[in-house]
Amino acid sequence: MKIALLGYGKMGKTIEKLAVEAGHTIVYKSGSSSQSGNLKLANVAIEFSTPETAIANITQCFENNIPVVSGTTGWLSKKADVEKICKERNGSFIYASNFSVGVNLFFELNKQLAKLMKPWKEYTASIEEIHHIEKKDAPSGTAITLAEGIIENHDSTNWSLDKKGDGVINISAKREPEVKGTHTIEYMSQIDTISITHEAHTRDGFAKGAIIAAEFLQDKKGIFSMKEVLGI
Ligand SMILES: NC(=O)C1=CN([C@@H]2O[C@H](COP(=O)(O)OP(=O)(O)OC[C@H]3O[C@@H](n4cnc5c(N)ncnc54)[C@H](O)[C@@H]3O)[C@@H](O)[C@H]2O)C=CC1
Ligand SMILES: O=C(O)C1=N[C@H](C(=O)O)C[C@H](O)C1
Repeated sequence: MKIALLGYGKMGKTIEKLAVEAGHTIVYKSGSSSQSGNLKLANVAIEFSTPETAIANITQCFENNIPVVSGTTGWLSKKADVEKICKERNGSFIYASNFSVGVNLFFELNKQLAKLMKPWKEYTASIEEIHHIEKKDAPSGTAITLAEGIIENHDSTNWSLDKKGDGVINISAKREPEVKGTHTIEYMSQIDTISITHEAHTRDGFAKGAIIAAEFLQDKKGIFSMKEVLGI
């Protein structure tokens, strides 16, 4: 594949390394104030930038008829607008709050656990996420997807950041040096606690998943999810 990298920070650089090792070519890179290469040569774009710049980057790909895989978090209130533009332009788009295969399996485990816990009203569900101190958004996109997975399958009706309340899933967001991404779901009663955790040891899992998504998307039209990419 000929890949455009929109965003060349921690994720852009990790994707470049793994994509080149897998035999792909990077034909374009863009950062906050610099670009190199030619976007129009790309078969597919992979976008990991900032909450403020993601929409313009994705739209630029639709305008150039380039399928786009986006992992940037923190802009999701505008996702419906972006999907509308994708449809109007007959474009190709995959968004995931987390591209790691392990986290996508964890998303399914979370839904199954929520179904199992639904009748047991003595347990309160909560989520904790821990990330590196440079992270701009809180809670993480992954924590929001996990909360949505619980809400679809449990009595909890909403989530909030650092606020406890009946029927509300409390998400706590911690920032510690060098943590790549740790997510824990906890069901606590007065008697005991049940918890499941996913801990990323490196960013390679996110990057590999984004490359798998790009391989899937490069010759398709429409809007897809990681569930479809991974067949889970
Ligand atoms: N979905 C997933 O699997 C994952 C998502 N993320 C998300 O991806 C995003 C990026 O994460 P990192 O690479 O760790 O952040 P980072 O801060 O290391 O890199 C972001 C880069 O975007 C660049 N940038 C700023 N304005 C830009 C513009 N207009 N066009 C292109 N690039 C621009 C910045 O210069 C910076 O180098 C964050 O929103 C993060 O939450 C991170 C890891 C996995
Ligand atoms: O910013 C990060 O680093 C990460 N962001 C994503 C998120 O917000 O969920 C995915 C992963 O946890 C790493």
